[in-house]
Amino acid sequence: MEKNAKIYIAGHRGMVGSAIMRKLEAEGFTNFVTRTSAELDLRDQQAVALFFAQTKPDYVFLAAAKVGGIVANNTYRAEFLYDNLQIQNNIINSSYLNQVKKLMFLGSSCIYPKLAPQPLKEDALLTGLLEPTNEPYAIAKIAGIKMCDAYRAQYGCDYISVMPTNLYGYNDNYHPQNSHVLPALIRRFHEAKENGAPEVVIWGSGSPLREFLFADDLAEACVYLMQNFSEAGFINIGSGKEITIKDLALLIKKIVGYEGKLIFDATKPDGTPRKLMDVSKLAEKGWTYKTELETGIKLAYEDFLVKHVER
Ligand SMILES: NC(=O)C1=CN([C@@H]2O[C@H](COP(=O)(O)OP(=O)(O)OC[C@H]3O[C@@H](n4cnc5c(N)ncnc54)[C@H](OP(=O)(O)O)[C@@H]3O)[C@@H](O)[C@H]2O)C=CC1
Ligand SMILES: C[C@H]1O[C@H](OP(=O)(O)OP(=O)(O)OC[C@H]2O[C@@H](n3cnc4c(=O)[nH]c(N)nc43)[C@H](O)[C@@H]2O)[C@@H](O)[C@@H](O)C1=O
Repeated sequence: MEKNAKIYIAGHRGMVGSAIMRKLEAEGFTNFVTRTSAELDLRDQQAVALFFAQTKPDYVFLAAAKVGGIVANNTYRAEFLYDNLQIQNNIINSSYLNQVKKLMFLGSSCIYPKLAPQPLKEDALLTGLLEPTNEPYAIAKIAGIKMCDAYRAQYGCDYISVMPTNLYGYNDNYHPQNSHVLPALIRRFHEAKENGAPEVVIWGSGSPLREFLFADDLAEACVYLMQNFSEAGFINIGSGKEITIKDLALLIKKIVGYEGKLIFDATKPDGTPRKLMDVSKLAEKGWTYKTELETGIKLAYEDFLVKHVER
């Protein structure tokens, strides 16, 4: 990417989009195109077509999506399917029609089959049944990857896909029900500490294993791969390290400084039992993660305190 290239970051206010923008700015890129969802609803085909025709970006990072944790995915099943298909279809097709030089689409580790062999290799996609709680989201994301591949095969478009693991970091969503586990627990432990609550509820059994990557590390990988990866298919982005939800809860408890008990709510879903990325393809391309989980959670907690807690 040329330093003065026009770069459209779809979803630039989100956790991932804002991290990608910070990384690009740090590398000296200056020519950004951005729109909030209030300014441009990416589900609207005509509006997106007009936006691309008027702005003519050179490069596109597609980091806008309907995103949420296990309960949000399971509750808003229609929106997770419809919104995500609309957003990615509109952006990918408009990019083709307006000669975008390169586009990056973001998948997610939860779109692998629920019981795929671990660690998850790229060739495990579409080899088995999906996790039911996020099947609509997964179907949309799989369609996005296949759309990039189809536009590459038929039209020669340099559209690539990446497969991030579970993420956390600055500008995360701290909604009590709709967020992912890591921000949800930062908030719940913080509020329990402030209120002197004797116990904190953790959803599910605590036994599922998850891998977490700091969003600024993900952004660094995305910017790197945009400049060093041009293939059909996709590439996993993760740390290659995993932790049980129980141990994650104990780590967040320690960082927040909460001293009460944990209780586990078996009425809430566990989801996929294990989701660990095989990151050997990424390592071969020359990238590895930097931020250890404890360091990253401390940074995320500081960001939460600044943005979500009135002092
Ligand atoms: N968070 C995670 O753990 C993971 C995320 N990913 C992927 O990374 C990408 C970004 O996720 P993340 O940053 O966490 O999500 P966020 O919810 O933080 O950000 C999503 C962004 O999408 C924009 N958006 C959503 N709907 C619309 C719409 N209809 N029109 C225009 N803009 C819209 C929002 O814009 P606005 O702020 O203006 O409303 C928002 O900034 C997604 O593709 C997601 O699937 C992949 C793996 C894990
Ligand atoms: C990134 C990925 O995120 C989603 O999948 P998930 O990995 O299951 O994500 P999660 O963060 O919501 O939960 C992880 C685990 O943690 C447990 N858990 C405990 N207590 C809370 C809690 O308070 N909130 C949440 N959300 N989970 C909790 C929870 O029960 C589960 O066992 C996908 O739907 C999919 O959309 C996707 O892309």
